[in-house]
Amino acid sequence: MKTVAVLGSTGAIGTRTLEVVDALGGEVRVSVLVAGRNMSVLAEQVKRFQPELVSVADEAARDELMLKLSGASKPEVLVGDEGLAACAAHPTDVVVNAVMGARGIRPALEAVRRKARLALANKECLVAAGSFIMEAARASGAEVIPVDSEHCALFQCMVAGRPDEVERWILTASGGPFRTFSKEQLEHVMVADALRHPNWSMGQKITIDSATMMNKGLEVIEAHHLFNAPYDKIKVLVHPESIVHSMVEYADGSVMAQLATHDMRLPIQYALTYPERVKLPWPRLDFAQYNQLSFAEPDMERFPALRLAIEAGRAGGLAPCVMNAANEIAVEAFLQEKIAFTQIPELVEGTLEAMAPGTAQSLEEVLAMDRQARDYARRVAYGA
Ligand SMILES: NC(=O)C1=CN([C@@H]2O[C@H](COP(=O)(O)OP(=O)(O)OC[C@H]3O[C@@H](n4cnc5c(N)ncnc54)[C@H](OP(=O)(O)O)[C@@H]3O)[C@@H](O)[C@H]2O)C=CC1
Ligand SMILES: CC(=O)[C@@H](O)[C@H](O)COP(=O)(O)O
Ligand SMILES: [Mn+2]
Repeated sequence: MKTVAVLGSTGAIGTRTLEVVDALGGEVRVSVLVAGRNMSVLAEQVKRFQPELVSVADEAARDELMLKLSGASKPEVLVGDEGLAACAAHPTDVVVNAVMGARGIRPALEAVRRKARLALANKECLVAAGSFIMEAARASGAEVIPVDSEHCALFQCMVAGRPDEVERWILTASGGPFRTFSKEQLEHVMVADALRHPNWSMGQKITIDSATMMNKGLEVIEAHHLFNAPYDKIKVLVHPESIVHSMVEYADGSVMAQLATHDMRLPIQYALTYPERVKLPWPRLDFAQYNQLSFAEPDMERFPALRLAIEAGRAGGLAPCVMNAANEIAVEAFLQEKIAFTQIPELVEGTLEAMAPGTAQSLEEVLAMDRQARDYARRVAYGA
């Protein structure tokens, strides 16, 4: 039996991870849970899975959880980012990192340093600190198995050949809810419109990233680190149906694609059971429902966030860290209706210009730059 820590257990990926654990029956035991502030959901998860260790955002959340657990058996409950890191460091076979944002850096490192399998949904940790995390994984021999649907697809497509035989890693993008919008239309979109993803039901931050296409930019950098892929060989292709999750083209011109329904339980399950494939009862792809699968080049004029992210990835050093930090603040400000949709990439670009990021010598420098970029972007967005 495998033991697993689920970081971000109350979120979109976290709750689906627990569905997969349930469906796998006795094969996996949840021994650690981490959530932020949704104590109603967390309390039910604690009662159901009986973890030995839990962490929550702060003391207020811990008090609320304890009240909700009165009468039930209680795990040890930690708090804050220290608690999150301690949960990733707690001995388990697998760590599912499904918290949002650069907060995921420390737990990713803790997991790979102790050679746990890192089932990685949190893409921001690789964007900001990918070299450090992948280097630590190489040093310990830890497996990093992508949960992000495109990277899970690439990972599966790569069993067909050697890494040095890959000519292109092709990341598909839905294009988001505004795929066909003009620049003028994009200036007036509302939060509720941006939160309506055409295919996937996800947390708010990644849903906005999909709408700006920043998500695909983050995924280009994620692919660069996961597969040691040069940026020249990573291509983004708009595929509105989100059925082909990504593709790998080999030197001989053969293209391997992974297709499936839009259901994150599949990549989660794959990351938990790899190298085994297990039959679980999720709906299957019904080809007869799709009379066409379409593909197009992305438009970086209308979606400048994609261009900014790719440029930051190519620049390397601290640029992706600054870009990611500014984007997290910009998305939060958009969700709070403090800035317009089209100001998200503007704030990212302005922060990159202001910070003039250089090289990253240490993880401490990355974390310091993350804080600095956030402070700057916050001041601009909120005018404080
Ligand atoms: N959703 C998806 O389909 C996909 C997501 N991803 C990536 O996976 C990650 C998670 O995404 P998603 O599940 O959609 O996000 P959600 O916003 O749905 O979930 C985020 C989780 O993080 C928890 N959290 C918030 N604050 C803290 C804190 N201070 N300490 C500890 N935990 C905290 C939340 O807890 P609470 O709710 O209790 O406050 C919640 O459990 C992101 O990096 C995203 O880009 C990648 C591919 C697909
Ligand atoms: C489910 C998943 O992996 C998301 O990253 C999804 O792919 C977002 O869709 P976009 O292609 O619109 O960014
Ligand atoms: Mn994805």
